[in-house]
Amino acid sequence: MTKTIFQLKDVVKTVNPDTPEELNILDHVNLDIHEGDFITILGSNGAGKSTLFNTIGGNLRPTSGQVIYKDKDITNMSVVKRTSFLSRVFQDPKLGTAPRMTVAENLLLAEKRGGHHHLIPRRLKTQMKRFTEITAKMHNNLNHRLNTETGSLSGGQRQALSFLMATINRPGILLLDEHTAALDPKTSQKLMDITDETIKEQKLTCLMITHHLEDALKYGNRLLVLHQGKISYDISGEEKAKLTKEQLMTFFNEIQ
Ligand SMILES: Nc1ncnc2c1ncn2[C@@H]1O[C@H](COP(=O)(O)OP(=O)(O)OP(=O)(O)O)[C@@H](O)[C@H]1O
Repeated sequence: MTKTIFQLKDVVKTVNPDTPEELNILDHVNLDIHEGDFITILGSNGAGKSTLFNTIGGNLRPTSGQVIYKDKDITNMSVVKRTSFLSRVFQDPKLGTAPRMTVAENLLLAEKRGGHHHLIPRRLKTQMKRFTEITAKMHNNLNHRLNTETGSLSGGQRQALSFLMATINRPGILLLDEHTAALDPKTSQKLMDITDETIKEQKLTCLMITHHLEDALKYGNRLLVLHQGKISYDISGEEKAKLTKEQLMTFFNEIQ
């Protein structure tokens, strides 16, 4: 049995409290994430997916309940502190990188963010060979643009860089927030393939929000469906592997 490394315990997030619009946008959510889980997350608009990620990432404090990482209560830990073990890639390629800094500088910054300060005094030059090797795995010419400001990269290159930066220090938890949604189909598929490879190679623990039923079925070992702030479906292993798109569609239609 794999270890539970992250937990949400009876987490509630209430908006507009004590008004007629009061609503639990996370409604008594309990979730145990096991080491090595690759969880795909589905849910219609407004189901609470971003709220879930914001709670895990520390952007939002729950109204009640606890957030636990490796047996430690991190409910009130800041976003910045959580970056030592948690990375997130957003849908917008502009959000993950510093536009006026070069590709290499961004990579160096990402390593520093993980607390690997010993790398900083070393000259950037000494890292170039390694950065060339890492970026070459993206198969999108990023390895030839290490000295280019990220602001002038294509969206696909920039998002690949965001993904590299998020995984360069092997995070304890990786959050992928529809990270391929803004890319054209071919570029999106390429990044999705690299994502899957990296997660398997590094044995990462990952949660990925997607609106594509096919991707939710194809990738990962576990699938969650959120509905009205609750986890309405949580399926893993063999059961997930056997799940068909038709069955998933039927489930979706039933909960709407
Ligand atoms: N600060 C807030 N105040 C009031 N309501 C909020 C707030 N933040 C989110 N909500 C509501 O909470 C619900 C969940 O929002 P959330 O953004 O988490 O959904 P989502 O599943 O990520 O949706 P989408 O797929 O559209 O991004 C929505 O009904 C949203 O309007």
